[in-house]
Amino acid sequence: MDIFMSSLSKTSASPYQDIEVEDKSSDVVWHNASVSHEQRVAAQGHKPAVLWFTGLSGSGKSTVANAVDKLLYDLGCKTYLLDGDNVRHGLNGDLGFSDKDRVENIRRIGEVSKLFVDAGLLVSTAFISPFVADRDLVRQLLADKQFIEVFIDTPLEVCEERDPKGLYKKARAGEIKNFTGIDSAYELPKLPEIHVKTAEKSIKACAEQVVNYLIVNGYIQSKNRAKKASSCE
Ligand SMILES: Nc1ncnc2c1ncn2[C@@H]1O[C@H](COP(=O)(O)OS(=O)(=O)O)[C@@H](OP(=O)(O)O)[C@H]1O
Ligand SMILES: Nc1ncnc2c1ncn2[C@@H]1O[C@H](COP(=O)(O)OP(=O)(O)O)[C@@H](O)[C@H]1O
Repeated sequence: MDIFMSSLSKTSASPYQDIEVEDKSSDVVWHNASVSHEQRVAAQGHKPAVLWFTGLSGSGKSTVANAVDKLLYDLGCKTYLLDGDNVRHGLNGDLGFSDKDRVENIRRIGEVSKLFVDAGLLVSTAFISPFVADRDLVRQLLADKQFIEVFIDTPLEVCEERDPKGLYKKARAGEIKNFTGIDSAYELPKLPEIHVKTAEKSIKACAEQVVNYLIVNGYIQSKNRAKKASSCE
């Protein structure tokens, strides 16, 4: 009974209370959850955060984010992967590639990421997210150290050479308008937490660079690594 009462008393307050948002629904009231954020985090055994992969199309965001997600999953972490192409099939299927739509795309993904972090997960997101202001807005949405900007830094020439979906060829031929790096801007990250140069190392090495950052900075605890070691025996 005591345990039940004490867990109920740690309710989860609104994480939006310090943030100014344009609120079009003034008659809604935040409902506190019975399970707190702290309780959810304690159940995971690692710290929650968003690994925000940003970079040009073809730079390697999806490939590296996927490899990182698999490494983390194998380490026993609770993870989720949000990928630009996939999210644009559903939640953001109404958005195109005008600057305005890209801003709204990133705003929604920021909010979704925040929910996953609240649930205690290590979330990897792979969106071009071309504008500094939008990436910074997501950073502000999250608590300190919960937003980790991962710059997938691959020269345009290399991305164009890779052209995994044939989109650069179409953009050069004028068949796709507003293509990032061709006729739509990409603003370089100013101070990313992790700077990955995919033209200089393997996919595996890129993914390990990201996971090492999480280990060195205390996001992943030794129990996760011990778990992996024993599962490999
Ligand atoms: N005009 C234009 N510019 C850039 N990219 C385009 C465009 N049209 C379609 N695509 C495909 O959409 C993927 C990018 O979606 P994102 O949601 O990541 O873009 S953004 O963050 O809103 O800028 C992108 O995926 P990635 O190649 O994985 O980056 C493309 O496959
Ligand atoms: N070191 C590397 N890191 C990531 N991708 C690489 C690397 N070397 C080659 N590639 C290739 O580059 C392409 C990147 O495509 P993708 O991951 O879809 O990029 P994005 O999600 O940024 O559009 C893939 O075909 C991948 O196999």
